Amino acid sequence: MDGANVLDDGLPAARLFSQGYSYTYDDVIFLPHYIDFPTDAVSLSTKLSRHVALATPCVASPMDTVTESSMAAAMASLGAIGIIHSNNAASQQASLVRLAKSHKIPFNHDLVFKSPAESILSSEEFLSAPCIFVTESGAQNSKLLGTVQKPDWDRLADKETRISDYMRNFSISLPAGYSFEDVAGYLAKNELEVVPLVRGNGEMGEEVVNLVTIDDIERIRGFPKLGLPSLGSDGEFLVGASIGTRESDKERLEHLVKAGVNVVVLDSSQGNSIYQIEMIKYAKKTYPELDLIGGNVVTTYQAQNLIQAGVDGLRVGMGSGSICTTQEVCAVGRGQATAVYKVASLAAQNGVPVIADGGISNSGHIVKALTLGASTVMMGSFLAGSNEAPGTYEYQGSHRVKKYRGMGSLEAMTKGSDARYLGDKAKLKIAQGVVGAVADKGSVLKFIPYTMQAVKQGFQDLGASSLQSAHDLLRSCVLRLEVRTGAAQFEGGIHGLISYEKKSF
Ligand SMILES: NC(=O)C1=CN([C@@H]2O[C@H](COP(=O)(O)OP(=O)(O)OC[C@H]3O[C@@H](n4cnc5c(N)ncnc54)[C@H](O)[C@@H]3O)[C@@H](O)[C@H]2O)C=CC1
Ligand SMILES: O=c1[nH]c(=O)c2[nH+]cn([C@@H]3O[C@H](COP(=O)(O)O)[C@@H](O)[C@H]3O)c2[nH]1
Ligand SMILES: [K+]
Repeated sequence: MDGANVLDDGLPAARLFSQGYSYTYDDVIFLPHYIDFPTDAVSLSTKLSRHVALATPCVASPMDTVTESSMAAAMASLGAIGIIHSNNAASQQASLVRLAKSHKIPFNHDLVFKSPAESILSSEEFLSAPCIFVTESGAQNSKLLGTVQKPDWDRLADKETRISDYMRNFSISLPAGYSFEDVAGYLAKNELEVVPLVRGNGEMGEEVVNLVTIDDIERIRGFPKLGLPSLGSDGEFLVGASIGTRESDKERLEHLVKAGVNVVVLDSSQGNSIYQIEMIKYAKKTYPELDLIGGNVVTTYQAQNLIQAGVDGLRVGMGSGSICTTQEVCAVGRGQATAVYKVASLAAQNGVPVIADGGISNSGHIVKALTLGASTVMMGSFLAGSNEAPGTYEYQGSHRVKKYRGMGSLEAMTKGSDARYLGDKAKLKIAQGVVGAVADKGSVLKFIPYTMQAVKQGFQDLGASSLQSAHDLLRSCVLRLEVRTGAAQFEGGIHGLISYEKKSF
């Protein structure tokens, strides 16, 4: 065989994706290429949108069971980003953005605030954090007076006792701007178990935004390190937020911009609409400095319209999400591998980064999405069930789970009806998503770094040391793919064993 024939193996992407089939990640497989660098030489740094750069190509989806402040802060601390959902009042969404941005280190406690005149009747109040904060009005943004510690509360004979009678007066706090090592050093030096972080320069009376315990320090130290955090020019965490395309979303957008949001996603299942195009034009005119991501799209025609309207990024995927029923309900959508490849091919010619949204359930899917042309992957179910996802853990039999639901599920639509479907109350609502539960996955601070290491190994096998290199190899037809038959997919999975334990890291 001469050299030319040796390389002529498998199909170039352009040919594979022009056969009239809708392929998804599991349908296709990359042929390995040539390794001439170590795994650690792979850089996954990327762009979310024209002007927003990330060290880690992961995005937390704007869903109310995935991304609020805790997820957004954790993702930013990993060099990734979270998009805060809009299934709430605009002022609530803006304060979630502000809260995430006010952190320097990720946090894991849902802080509880009470006023001195209240009583604590149930031990459940201590479930989400090791102490309860006492502020003048009982709200987070009011003057801090003291704390209630669980052991002090346990000792109370009469649980109706007013908090002011037994709270501990408060003496120590640190500025929220302190780095992880600053806080760790302070706790160790002063032999403290816990310290609150407050806005401003750490003075008493400032608003509490975070709580760090010795256990948090140990836990975070045990996690693998992953590149640089995502910081904006203001020195704060990069945080995104979603909006809809109704008239009322213009006011929502104003709240978000005032809160310092770094990028905005127009959240719709079918982005190629007059409503979205008008919103893009309005937002670009009103806030020319703000990056705007349009979508969702799955075809080059849809993408072209949004690019012409002025988007800085595109979100790709229709019906591919784990909780999505859109393809079944509306008969529209596309296999996710085809959608990402087609849209990214056009978007790249216009310098517009693409987010591959939905259908990610393992690191291999991330490698495929990024190599097929996406600049980032957006994930819902992969991040749901983590410590940082909103909601509390419950038990289903012996499984510890958290709720995960589609934003088009009846439950989510009902919750958001005031905000999203304002004026639509008389219309019949049709669900395009389901409500489910996912297993406890622990902290994203642990499993995202491991997942990214696996992605780097995939890139090494492809001979691509960066996302740009993968895209170049694909478009120059050096990287080849094949469609996997059902039997090949079966063979590619675990098979033929009586039993096994699957432990990924
Ligand atoms: N990626 C996917 O495959 C899917 C995602 N979803 C998620 O579910 C949520 C809801 O999605 P959608 O129902 O597509 O939301 P949407 O807000 O885009 O659309 C809801 C309805 O409102 C209409 N609408 C929007 N703006 C309007 C305006 N200014 N005037 C009049 N009518 C207007 C739309 O045409 C549509 O009928 C989103 O979070 C979305 O991401 C839902 C289905 C599929
Ligand atoms: O058809 C749908 N009905 C819904 O109710 C729904 N809610 C979210 N999404 C989309 O699914 C993505 C998350 O998908 P994964 O769980 O697979 O990561 C998300 O990022 C969305 O694009 C929906 N799609
Ligand atoms: K689906």
